[in-house]
Amino acid sequence: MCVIDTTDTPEAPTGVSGIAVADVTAPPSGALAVDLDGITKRFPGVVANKDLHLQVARGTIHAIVGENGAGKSTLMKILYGVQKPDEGTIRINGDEVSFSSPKDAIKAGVGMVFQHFMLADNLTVLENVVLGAEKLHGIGSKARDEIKRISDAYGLDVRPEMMVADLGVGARQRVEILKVLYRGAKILILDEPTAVLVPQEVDELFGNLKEMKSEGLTVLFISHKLDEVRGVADDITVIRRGTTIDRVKSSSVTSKQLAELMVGSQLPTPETQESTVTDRVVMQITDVTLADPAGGPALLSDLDLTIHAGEVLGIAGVEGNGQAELVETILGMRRADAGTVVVENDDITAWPTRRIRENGIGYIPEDRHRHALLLGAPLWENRMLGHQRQEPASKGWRLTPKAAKDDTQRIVEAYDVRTPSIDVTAGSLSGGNQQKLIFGREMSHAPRVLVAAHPTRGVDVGAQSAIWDHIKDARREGLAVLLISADLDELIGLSDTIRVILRGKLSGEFDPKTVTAEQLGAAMTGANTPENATTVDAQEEAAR
Ligand SMILES: Nc1ncnc2c1ncn2[C@@H]1O[C@H](COP(=O)(O)OP(=O)(O)OP(=O)(O)O)[C@@H](O)[C@H]1O
Repeated sequence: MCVIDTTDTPEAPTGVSGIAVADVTAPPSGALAVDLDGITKRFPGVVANKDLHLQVARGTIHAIVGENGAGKSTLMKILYGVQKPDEGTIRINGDEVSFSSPKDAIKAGVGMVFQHFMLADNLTVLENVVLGAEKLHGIGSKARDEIKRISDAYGLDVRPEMMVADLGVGARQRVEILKVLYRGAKILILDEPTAVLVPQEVDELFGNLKEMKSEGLTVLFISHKLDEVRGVADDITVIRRGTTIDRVKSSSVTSKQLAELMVGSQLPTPETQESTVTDRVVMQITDVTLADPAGGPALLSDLDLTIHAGEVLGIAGVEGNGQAELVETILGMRRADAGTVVVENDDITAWPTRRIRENGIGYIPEDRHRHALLLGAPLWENRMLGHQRQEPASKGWRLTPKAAKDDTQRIVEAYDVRTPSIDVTAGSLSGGNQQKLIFGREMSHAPRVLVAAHPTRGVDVGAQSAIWDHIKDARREGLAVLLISADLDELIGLSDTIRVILRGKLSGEFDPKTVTAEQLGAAMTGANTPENATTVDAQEEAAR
């Protein structure tokens, strides 16, 4: 197994684009809430952090950016006591500390909100917040008052009596934040907090973070969305291959300069694409209805959808409005109560999932840990997952591991999956690299249709544009893509047509060339009245 040593000499702090940036060795002005000095962390075959420095001034918002696998999450886990560094010192508010677990970090006033929320659906907000922290304010009215106090102080709008199951994604995230503040955190770490939010929710979150900052709290967050980072952070630390490359004032850099600092080379300017949409219908969904087993309103109502060869059809929507159900119905994981799903000449409505996937429907699921990977299995076994009965995983009844391994190696190279080898477990890859592996696997079977739910979630800007290029290339060859994404820039940039799903119903068509993120956001929340409707139909209607 080769060792990925991340120590390849980083360039001088001026960065690749020659921008004037702070000297990373000079401390920021003001007292330091966090001072990580010379942090090194090795995993078998990988040096995840190498002599890394991070200095965060108290009462500021600080963003950490870097490519997939650069070592951001590892560094944050070290700061939160989930992992122990092999070398280096951690100082919190000037005092050197050594954390053996998150408990120690919490005691020192450090809290973390992870990307995958950890709330119990069947409990109330109050119960979730006090769980494990009963000693602080009990479980009754004192605890409720404290939750209200924190909620009011930072504008979190968290109501203690609500059931978590009834909360949307943004509200759940605010409960997670409140949970951390309830435990006395003065330094808050957020791992990619905006990945799951719609634009309006992102604005709200950033409002909350600014409130926290004005009260003297310190916020650190990881993000791949460089425009957002620049909008809210005071300072940005750029990490490349495990090492600190720069610390910059967000007001002094452009997103392009940041991206170039991250990857260490200049990024090409994206070209505008000619439309490749043809008249040939590849996927036709007609009148699909899915009842709610719990007796509530239908999960999908009379849904019609047509995707042509060479077309990317984007679906925008606030999470929980039927996107998951639509995908699961297409993939045969749910049975529609009415309607049909036809791919070219095949009516796949009643087909089992395996047959659907083996017949040219590529699938990138929303939850890669639950539906796309075996985290404890090596990469090459994950390459076979869902395609066990097809080449290169097997021939006839015989498994062909050698061929699967060769193909995994090919995917690793073609999709730039950063890994020491194809024998490491999928669970040891960074999130973005896991996603690149899944994408590579699905594209390897030359699908007729690609059903992609958030294909670039957690993926860095360089890899994101590479994945978009792969989709565009395949589209040119006639691939039909159903793209579900919470990233409106991705939807607008990649789709030929956009539709919005709201409470299980699809809107008319939006033209991505003219629609704005704000207009989509309004349609997603149902704020789109007939007067300000922006769909193609409505525009034509208005013109008549
Ligand atoms: N528990 C682990 N075991 C082995 N290797 C690991 C482990 N955790 C992280 N790594 C490796 O350390 C490196 C840094 O990973 P890390 O998750 O910190 O990156 P990241 O910058 O957060 O990436 P991403 O943006 O993709 O989430 C990667 O090569 C990853 O494969």
